[in-house]
Amino acid sequence: MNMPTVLIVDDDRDVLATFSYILHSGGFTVHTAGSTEDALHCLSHRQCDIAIVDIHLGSATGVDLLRRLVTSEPFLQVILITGHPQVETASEAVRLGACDYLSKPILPNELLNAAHRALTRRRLMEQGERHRADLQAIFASLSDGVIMVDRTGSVCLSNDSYRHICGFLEDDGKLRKPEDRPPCAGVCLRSIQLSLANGVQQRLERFRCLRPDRQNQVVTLSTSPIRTPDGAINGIVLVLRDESRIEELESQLHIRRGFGRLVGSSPAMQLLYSRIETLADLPSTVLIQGESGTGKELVAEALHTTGNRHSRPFVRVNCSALSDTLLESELFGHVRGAFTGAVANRVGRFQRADGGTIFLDEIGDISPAMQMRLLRVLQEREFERVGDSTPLTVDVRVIAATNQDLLEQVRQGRFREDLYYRLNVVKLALPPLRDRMDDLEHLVIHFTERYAAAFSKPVSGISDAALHLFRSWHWPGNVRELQHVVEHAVILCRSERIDLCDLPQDLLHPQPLHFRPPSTPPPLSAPPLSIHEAIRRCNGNKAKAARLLGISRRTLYRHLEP
Ligand SMILES: Nc1ncnc2c1ncn2[C@@H]1O[C@H](COP(=O)(O)OP(=O)(O)OP(=O)(O)O)[C@@H](O)[C@H]1O
Repeated sequence: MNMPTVLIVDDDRDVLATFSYILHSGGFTVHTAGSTEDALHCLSHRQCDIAIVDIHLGSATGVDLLRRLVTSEPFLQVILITGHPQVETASEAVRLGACDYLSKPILPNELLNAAHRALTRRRLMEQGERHRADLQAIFASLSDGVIMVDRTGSVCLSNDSYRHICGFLEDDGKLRKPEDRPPCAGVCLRSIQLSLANGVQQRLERFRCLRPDRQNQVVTLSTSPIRTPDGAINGIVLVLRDESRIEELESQLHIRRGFGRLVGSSPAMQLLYSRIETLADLPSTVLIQGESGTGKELVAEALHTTGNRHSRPFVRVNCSALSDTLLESELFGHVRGAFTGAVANRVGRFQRADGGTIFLDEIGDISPAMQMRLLRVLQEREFERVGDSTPLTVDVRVIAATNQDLLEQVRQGRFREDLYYRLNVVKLALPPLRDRMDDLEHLVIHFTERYAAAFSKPVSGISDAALHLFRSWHWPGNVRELQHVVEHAVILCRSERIDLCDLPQDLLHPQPLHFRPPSTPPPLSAPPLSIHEAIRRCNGNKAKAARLLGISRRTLYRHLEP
């Protein structure tokens, strides 16, 4: 171990020689200086543990030197020596930063004892500083915010994470909030005050701290008192954890009650929402498959509105509603004179959707000729207007939807295999309502509120009996059917809650329809009787009958064909 080093500062050579001899004999390495300048010069070259300084140094004083050393050499232990104890008191010397004070004449033992006490003090200070630096390094490496206050509530230590979470600035070792910042909820401060007053440990789980510039910041806080060996409270440590991200992810995972215009919080819908998010920004073609009324159009719309094409057009085409010729001119446009009745040029939907999205609904219904034309657009992003041979190029994302089993259509030779694979780059299969009954009540409330507002009626809920009936119905028309039933019920409802008496007869007295449940596509060979039965029960309203059966109007008409 290195020998302790002492610097003796005195303008009296005899004193320097005597003190040197005593301290050297006591195991110290000794340096001497005859003036303030000599002392500063020596200290700038050598590391000294202690300085023994005479208070009279010719024209200067030992007190001046002491003042300079206290700031430039914080660990140096200064012992002041004086011949006039009545004037320069010990307390004054210590107040100025001296570690000890000796009056002449000084006995050898007295000098050695003072030097050893100073050495011990220095070792303790160094040790304390090491602990503080270690603690600071640990604090700095934590992602949790840590702040330590003394018993008066003044900050002794804080780390960057704390300043980051809290938004405080550090100023002369004190924390202060930025001038222009309005106050937060003040929970940290109150918790510190409470812990200081009562010595209690506290833990506050996930709360919004109302930091003005981060309204959604959610933190968990804990405080622990620091105690002296006799148990008195000496300060508080407060630890702050930023849980905003976890909170956000959890809320996405757990309570995503809807997405875009889609409503539902069942696991199947959660999966659907996250897949929509994944696909929204991609240019890839998406095929949405699901029974009638399951929300295919809403999904297509959500893919568009949450993606990077949202500011460009979303163009919907119902492929089953138009004859081949009309569909062709609708999709690709035509030039004047292209066919009888084409009195002017017409811009097609593909062109109108340029930069945006085209939604081809009921794609399973298009003719082989249209399948061929569509295939070319998907492959080459190029098409010609009807009656024109100039190719046009567009940047359009294609989303197609069908309630048919397209692969089965391919097997039966009704749908081109190459087109199927072009469309089916990514498939989103929508669950039928009967497979996500957890969402039923939520959907009922959603539609009740919507129609109550639309018809200015004070309806806001549903009776248990009506809800029970809803749960036992298999909803062949899915959400669309539910929506119409609720609309019907809100119109009839005379109280605040929908009850059995407000529901359509079909639901109250269900007759078994000899129709396949729509989880399999409605076959063309379905018994016509069941369709006629549906039409009869809908008082001849075919649109309603189609909804009741969970099929499109076009499909219903097809069944009615001789
Ligand atoms: N998850 C849902 N949340 C809220 N409304 C829904 C949901 N799914 C469907 N709907 C409603 O049901 C009706 C039918 O939805 P949509 O047209 O998107 O279904 P679809 O699957 O495209 O039907 P089709 O195959 O008959 O064209 C719409 O009025 C829509 O608002």
